[in-house]
Amino acid sequence: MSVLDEILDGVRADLADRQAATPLERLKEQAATVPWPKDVAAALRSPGVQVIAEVKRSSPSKGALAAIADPAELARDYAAGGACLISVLTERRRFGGSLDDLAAVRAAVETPLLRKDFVVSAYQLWEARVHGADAVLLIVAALEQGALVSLVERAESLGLTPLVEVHTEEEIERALDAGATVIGVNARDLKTLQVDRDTFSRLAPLIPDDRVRIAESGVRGPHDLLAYAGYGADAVLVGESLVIGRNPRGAVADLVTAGAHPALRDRR
Ligand SMILES: O=C(O)c1ccccc1NCC(=O)[C@H](O)[C@H](O)COP(=O)(O)O
Repeated sequence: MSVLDEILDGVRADLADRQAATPLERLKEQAATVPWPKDVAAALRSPGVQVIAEVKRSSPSKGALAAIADPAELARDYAAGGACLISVLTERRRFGGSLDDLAAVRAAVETPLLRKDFVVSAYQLWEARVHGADAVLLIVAALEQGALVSLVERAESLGLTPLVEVHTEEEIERALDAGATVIGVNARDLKTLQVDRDTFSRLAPLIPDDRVRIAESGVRGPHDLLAYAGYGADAVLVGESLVIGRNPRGAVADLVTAGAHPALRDRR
């Protein structure tokens, strides 16, 4: 069984518990009281290379990364540094996240938020809405094509921007067939956990120019952002290097400054 399969088993078990505790109808009532999500695709299409900063306590590849006692405080630092989108990992067993983290971050910042989890059911989209997300991650490798298509449509109908994550040529075809407009190329193979930064340069040319291209994982600093920019990234998604450092606000600001370089501003 791959790491991804193990994660998905745990996600389904936790999801069943939450569904038993809170009926979907209740979530729908709560969602009606929450503001409509922000236009994340438009924000990601801003000139230059945008920075998506992640709230990430631990990971299957590295174990514990940072305690993050107050995710809201970290999110305020990310927002002050200029992050365009804040990714909040809500998976509990392997990443130490929760929907409470997402709600706490929502209450703290105006920056658009991504619910980063292993979405397998529309129920999780409603949860994302209720807890203040503007976007949700959909991982192609975790979903049958029918489920991917239906989750992309359902997310959009709820006002959530689906960030559709791929790692291979075939997954790009599936993402495009599903109508994805925001596509993340993960340098990390979720089955082996190996990070290969060349994945983006190989796959990005297969993504049409009218889609948003995001380079995910393995960004250690501005030099990696600039390398991804050279291959056409509109944004980079960064977790580990921000949470393990002493100055997350400064680290985000350094990335934002690199992404705003005049040479990168008018590429679209
Ligand atoms: O990070 C992991 O080890 C991991 C393992 C299995 C599935 C997903 C995983 N991470 C999710 C991500 O894609 C990253 O959190 C995100 O791209 C940021 O990556 P990084 O900057 O390398 O922390």
